Amino acid sequence: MAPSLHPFVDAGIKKGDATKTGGKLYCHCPTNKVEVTLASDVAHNHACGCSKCWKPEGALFSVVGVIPVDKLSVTANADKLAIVDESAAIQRHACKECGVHLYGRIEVEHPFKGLDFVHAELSDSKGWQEPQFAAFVSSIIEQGFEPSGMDEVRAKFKKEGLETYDVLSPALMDLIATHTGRKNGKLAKL
Ligand SMILES: N[C@@H](CCC(=O)N[C@@H](CS)C(=O)NCC(=O)O)C(=O)O
Ligand SMILES: [Zn+2]
Ligand SMILES: [Zn+2]
Repeated sequence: MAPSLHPFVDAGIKKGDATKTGGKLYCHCPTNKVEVTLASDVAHNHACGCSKCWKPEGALFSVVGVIPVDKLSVTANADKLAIVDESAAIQRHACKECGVHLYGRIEVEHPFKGLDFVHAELSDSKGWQEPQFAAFVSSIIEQGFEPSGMDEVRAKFKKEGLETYDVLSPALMDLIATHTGRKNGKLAKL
């Protein structure tokens, strides 16, 4: 059987609703769920194969997108959240009981500072931007995936219309490099 990339990808990518204006995310606890309210759709939504992003049970990839920090608020049971790894650039706030990551925030100087990382699948509503590409694909090998299966994984993404990258997409790599170029003075400052 083909490996499960992520339920959103395996079942065929469903296009998002361009008029989506947000919704709520919930952790997996049966009661006293942590609730996060998003005041807009997510952007740059993508599959991520890295070892740090939260993945649903049995999936090889996470699906993660970004949203401006001022569009995100924790609206219930915030006391159940804890930071997974304080030393990571992205401070992932997870539910201490069920382990689900509710949001990742960057507190240090970083190209993506000002954006929070969220998993739209935690929402009870539909229409969120669909995954646009697959990132950190080769990283699944570090987590035990057999390298000989990589062609099949990449082919499966491509069949669903998602380009695969071993870091981020060219558009995001350009954003990061632009930030670096402005900071080091090689590019004109804004
Ligand atoms: N190969 C590494 C890649 C980790 C990585 O660089 N992840 C990216 C994509 S989420 C990142 O930006 N990480 C920053 C962070 O986790 O703080 C792994 O799988 O752990
Ligand atoms: Zn929970
Ligand atoms: Zn990741």
